[in-house]
Amino acid sequence: MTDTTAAIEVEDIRKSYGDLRAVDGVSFSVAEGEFFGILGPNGAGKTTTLEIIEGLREPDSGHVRLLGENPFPRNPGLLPRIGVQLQASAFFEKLTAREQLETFAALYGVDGERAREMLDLVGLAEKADTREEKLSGGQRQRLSIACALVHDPDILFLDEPTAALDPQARRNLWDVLRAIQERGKTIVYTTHYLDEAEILCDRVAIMDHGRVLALDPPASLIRGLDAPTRVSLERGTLGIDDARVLAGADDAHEDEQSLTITTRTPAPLLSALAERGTLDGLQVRTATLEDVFLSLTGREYRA
Ligand SMILES: Nc1ncnc2c1ncn2[C@@H]1O[C@H](COP(=O)(O)OP(=O)(O)OP(=O)(O)O)[C@@H](O)[C@H]1O
Repeated sequence: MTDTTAAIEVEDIRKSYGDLRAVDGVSFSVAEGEFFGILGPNGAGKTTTLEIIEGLREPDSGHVRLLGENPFPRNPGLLPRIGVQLQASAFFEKLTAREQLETFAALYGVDGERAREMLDLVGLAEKADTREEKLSGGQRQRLSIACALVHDPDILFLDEPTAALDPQARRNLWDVLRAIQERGKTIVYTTHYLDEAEILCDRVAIMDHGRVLALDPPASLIRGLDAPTRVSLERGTLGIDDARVLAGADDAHEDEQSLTITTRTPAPLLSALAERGTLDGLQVRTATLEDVFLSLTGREYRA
């Protein structure tokens, strides 16, 4: 994309550690206001890619333009325009959530009102007077995102912000990330949760062994698989031979618990099942990004 509104342009970046090619020829661009996910299993090269874009690491070769500028070596003109999520260890000791934010705000010359607004945005207003070490993991992640946003940057970088959170805390954080995007921010984040990226991201780059294997909106990647929909029923609800000849059914198989019918035309199949009154325990599963990963690499996705 040579779009003039590209917030980030990455061209053929490479980084090796000894013999290990951590990033092996990665190129992509991110548009302003986009929610862009860099996905992949452990060691895929996500963090290294992110750090090169942020200007924290120098690539061995290749080019990065961040808001039209070169981020490396440290580019002071860019710092007010980018927000990088801090690891929890980067908080100031013994300060409350509000004081942490006010301190970061002061460092950037931003007024305290903005700090309070950020506490609201990340849903921590009630914890304003709680010391950072007393916050839960999810609350601490939200505080670190608020700190990264306090100077109102254009681009927010987050490295696995939902790692190690329980499912409810993850979902709460998704709401925060959506609210940030609604404010027009560009978000670039890494995750190894493919389900989450499918829900949140406008586009995803799927990485493995230092390379980008696919880059597109999640729905396009999934559609591109042309994978069948799997409709499952409780075993015993319907005979397998009857299932195979239902309208729309391509095939059927059984295991101990369920009967699964594969179809590329779910609508007539679901109508046929409804007509027979055999919807007990019905589950419909369409392809996911995990299926995309399997198709790209030939192996199951293991975060
Ligand atoms: N400073 C370093 N020195 C040596 N090897 C490194 C260094 N940083 C990363 N690596 C290696 O480079 C590869 C890519 O690491 P990177 O952290 O970018 O992957 P990742 O996709 O972010 O993984 P994770 O999900 O586990 O954080 C890994 O094999 C890692 O062990």
